[in-house]
Amino acid sequence: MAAIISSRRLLSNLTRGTFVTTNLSSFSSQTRSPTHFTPIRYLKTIASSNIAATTRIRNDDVDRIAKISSTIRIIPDFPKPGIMFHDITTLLLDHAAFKDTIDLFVERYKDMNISVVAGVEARGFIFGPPIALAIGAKFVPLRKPNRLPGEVISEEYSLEYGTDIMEMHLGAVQAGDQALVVDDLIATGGTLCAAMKLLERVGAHVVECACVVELVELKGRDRLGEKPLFVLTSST
Ligand SMILES: O=P(O)(O)OC[C@H]1O[C@H](OP(=O)(O)OP(=O)(O)O)[C@H](O)[C@@H]1O
Ligand SMILES: Nc1ncnc2[nH]cnc12
Repeated sequence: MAAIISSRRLLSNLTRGTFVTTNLSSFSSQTRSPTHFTPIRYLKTIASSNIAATTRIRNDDVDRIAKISSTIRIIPDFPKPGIMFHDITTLLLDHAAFKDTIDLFVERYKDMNISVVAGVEARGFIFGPPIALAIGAKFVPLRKPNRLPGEVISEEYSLEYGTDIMEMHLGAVQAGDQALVVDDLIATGGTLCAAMKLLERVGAHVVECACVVELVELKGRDRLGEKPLFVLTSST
């Protein structure tokens, strides 16, 4: 049986050396231009405190989370100067890390009676559908404006680098639905707040929000108030 370790030990094991600087090596052909190459960093092995606090972490989970963290690269000054862009596309290139990411979410949510997984455009569309399929829930896309053909409700929200509008089809979610909101990353929390508002406006209960990455310094978690947030990795 897998050993259970405490959250404190998990964090102390995992947070040594928050970032590792790498040279271009294998990912250089996928970057935009040489000015975005240097330095590329990888999110290095910080399991979030809340995965440890809310679930019992097995050694196997620690290994999986460490691997997931190590595949997410950080590109400075994208899309604007000063933004440290956390790029999950490099996670998707690693089959084991991608599968472990989905599996960790599925293991958490499979018995939580979730009836709808709402994924936020665009990167929530990568992680949300496989989770929904695995836990037996419907998937509802929350989209940028003017992309959904049916009748919609909308919420405007602010981002780390701008403002946007999110829309959801009316009729996709019913009053009483138990919702999980999925995205790749929480920064300021504006996106997840807008997603929750859309769901709650039609009478759904948001059980939790789930992300792969939390940018802790942007305090998005505070903005969510009492609503639970579950993340696999965090970065300061
Ligand atoms: O916590 P917040 O400050 O709201 O930011 C988080 C959001 O920002 C990113 O999406 P973005 O708006 O860049 O859209 P994209 O996925 O279409 O690129 C990310 O995928 C989250 O959805
Ligand atoms: N720093 C960041 N990296 C990736 N996606 C983001 N969305 C908002 N801030 C972001």
